Formats: sequence, structure tokens, C-alpha cells
Amino acid sequence: MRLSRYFMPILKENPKEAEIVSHRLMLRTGMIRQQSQGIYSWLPLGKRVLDKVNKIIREEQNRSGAIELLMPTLQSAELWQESGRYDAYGKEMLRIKDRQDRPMLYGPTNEEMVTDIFRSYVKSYKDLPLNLYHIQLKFRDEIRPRFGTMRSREFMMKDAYSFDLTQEDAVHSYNKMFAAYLRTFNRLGLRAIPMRADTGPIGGNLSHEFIILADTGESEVFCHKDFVNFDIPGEDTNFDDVAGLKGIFDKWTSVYAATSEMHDEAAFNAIPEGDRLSARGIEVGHIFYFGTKYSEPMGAKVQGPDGKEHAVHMGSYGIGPTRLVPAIIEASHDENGIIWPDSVAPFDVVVINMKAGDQACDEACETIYAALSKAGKDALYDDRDERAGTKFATADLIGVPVQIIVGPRSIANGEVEVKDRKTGARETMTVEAAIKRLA
Ligand SMILES: Nc1ncnc2c1ncn2[C@@H]1O[C@H](COS(=O)(=O)NC(=O)[C@@H](N)CS)[C@@H](O)[C@H]1O
Repeated sequence: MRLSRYFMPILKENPKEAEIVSHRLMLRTGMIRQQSQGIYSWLPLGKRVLDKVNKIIREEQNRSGAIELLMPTLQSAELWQESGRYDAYGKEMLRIKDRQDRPMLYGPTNEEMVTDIFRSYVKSYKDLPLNLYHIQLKFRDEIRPRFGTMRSREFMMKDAYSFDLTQEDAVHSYNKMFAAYLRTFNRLGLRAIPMRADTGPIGGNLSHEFIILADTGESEVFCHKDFVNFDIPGEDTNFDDVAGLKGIFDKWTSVYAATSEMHDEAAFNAIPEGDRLSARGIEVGHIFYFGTKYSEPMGAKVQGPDGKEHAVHMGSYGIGPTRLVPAIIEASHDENGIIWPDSVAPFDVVVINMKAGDQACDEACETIYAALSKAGKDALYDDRDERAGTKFATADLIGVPVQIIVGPRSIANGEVEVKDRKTGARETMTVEAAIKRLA
């Protein structure tokens, strides 16, 4: 992408409304724009990151055997009246009337709708287990949306829903998602800690929140220091191995970890002082087992091996992609801007032409940009008619992992400078070596 033809409205000053670093940087880099309270547009640079986050989420959901679909944002009130949540959900629910004056709502979550889909088609235990998921916008009229897209009113959620014949089978489905979440957050460059959690309006009695430690996190968390060394389930994880997945769950819940709602001070103090960790955290995922809470009232039943009808056992599993983007920034930035993990960076490389209009610089940049693009790399070419200093600041601000700096002096010797955004390390090499290294 040539920056002179892109749309990336960089702000020179820190926006005063931003209270935390991720909100400040997402506004300054032109990743998002607030349209109204708690409602945002994702501008091109932000959309590229959001798409990469969703790609990883999708890959790990699919690896676990979950099947993707897409449900609408607008839902009929009747479904929520069947489950009894229409009134219980409270003021966070945006209620709408259509032109026929029918009561509708902008979905805050989709347990009722996915249960309606399930009950319309699945009648036998032979079709289980089943896990259906989508990545879709939600609306929750948060009383105090803040911190940009960290806590917004309209937000994107990956929400998955599992269906099983028995509680035992449902716990295996829960453990599949548990392992998939550990893999997902690790691939996003985050260390997420699963913590026993409250179930709130979703319901049920088994629930874990996945929290990443960050000073500006809204959650207060307490856990054992050992978490930081636990192995992440590998690519070769066998999601049909009931005992194996139970082993992963047991390992990752073998030491103390709880959010403030579930904290047990005595249990925490039983941990040797040096091993205790109390911190602030950001909830990036939340999983629930809630049995027949929805299937019973909504008649989602299958015929069991005994020939009898059984309400299916369900769970739901949420991840917040539009919260993950700021969460990654909170976990990975410095005084010059964002430091994107390679896996979600909006571009792989930024080519900086220190002197646009200088023939040698222009030619070298075009050669490098063409070679990187040909090799399938996401390259941003800063070809703007701007001072070099402005270009260096932009490249550091938007956090692209690698910068190729092309200046008149070095290019006279056929050389360029390659800078690593995370470490700041710089290396001078020939144009060919730079292309070979990065293409
Ligand atoms: N207001 C919000 N802004 C941004 N992300 C949010 C917001 N509310 C929730 N999320 C994200 O969505 C995830 C799941 O939300 S939740 O309420 O915990 N769970 C559910 O809604 C269940 N139905 C799981 S499918 C959270 O872990 C969080 O990452």
C-alpha cells in the first residue's frame, strides 16, 4: 500500500478524551473514530488489525471442531420471552419496534437464537456433539462506555455455543473451548490466565474468564505466579481426547486464580508470599456451562439412546475481538507508539523513503516495495512528501514490526537500514539482502 494513496488520518496531538494508552494510540493512529457514545467506526488501519485478530480466532475455533455460521444482529423479542430473559436482561438491552410495531431488540448475545436454530433441525443424540459459532456485532447499552473500544456499546464478539446429550459430554465441550482459548490468546501475543468467574446474566454454574494482566485493566485479579510458565496446548492437540483435554483443564486450574468477585482471601494467603500475584487485568474471553437453562424452556430436545427425549446440555463461549485490539496495545507499546506482534500487525513491513523525489531513493524503494508485494508481504510504502523525521515518527507510532529505511547517503553505497520496531535494533545491509531477509 502506498501511504500517499491510503487513508490513515494520523493525529499529531494526544486526544484529550483518551484516558488510557490504547485509546490514545488507536485515535492517534487513525484506527478508530467515535461516531456516538460507545459506538465506533473501524478505519482502514484498525480494520486490518481487527481482521487479523478474527482470522486467528476463527482458525482456533475451527481447529477445535466448532462450525461457523452468521446470525443477525436484530432479534425478535418472542425468543427472549420464551427463555424469560427479555425482562430480566434490564436496561442494557436496546429494544426496538419495527414498522409493524413488532417488539425487537439489538442482540447483546445469542443463546436464545442459536437454541432456536438447533431445535429446528437437530432431533437425535447421533448429531451431537455440536458447536456453532459466529463473529458478529452485539449491542449492550453500557451505562458507562469508556476506554474506546475496550468497553463500547456496540462491539464485536465471537460467540460459540455447544450442544451435548449429557453434562459429562458438555464438560468435554467446555474443555475443548478452554484449550482453544489458551491457543488463541497465545497466538495473539498475549498471556491469558483462566480464572473462576461469576456467571451473571448468562447463567449456569461453571464459568471461567480469560484475563490478561495489564495495569489499566478494569478487573482486579489474584493468582499464583506459576501461571506464567504453563505450556500452551500445541498445534497437535487432539480435541477428541477427553482425558487429554481434561488434563489441560486440570493443569491450568490447578493453582489459584480468581477475579475479585470470586476471590477467596484465605486460599490466596495460603500461597507462599513470593508466589502471589495480584494485579489488574482485562477480560478478553468468558466461557460458561449452563446445562439446560435455555434448552428446557425452549424445547431443544433430542432422542437419546434410551429412546427418550432429553433437553440438551449447553455452554456458551465468548471472545471480544474489538476489546482484544486495545488489550494487545495495552500489553505491547512504548513511548513512541504501538508495538504489534507479528501475527496481528496491520502491515508486515514499512518502507521509508527519506527523500521522496531523489531518484536513487525512489528507485530503491520501488524495487523493494515491488519485491515484498510480489512475495505476498503486506508492505506499507511511505512515499509521502514529508520530512524523514515525520516518517520515522509515523512508523514508530503505528507499530509495524520492521522498518526498511532508504536514505540518500546509504543508498549511494547500495545499502539500506533495517530497523526492528520492538528492539530498536538497526542493521545496514544491501537492498538485495534486505529483500532476501524480508520477502
Ligand atoms: N461492552 C463491551 N465492549 C467490548 N467487548 C465486550 C463488551 N462486553 C463484553 N465484551 C467481550 O465479550 C466477551 C464475552 O462477553 S460475555 O458477556 O462475557 N459472554 C457472553 O456474552 C456469552 N454469551 C458468551 S457467548 C467478553 O469476555 C469481552 O471480551
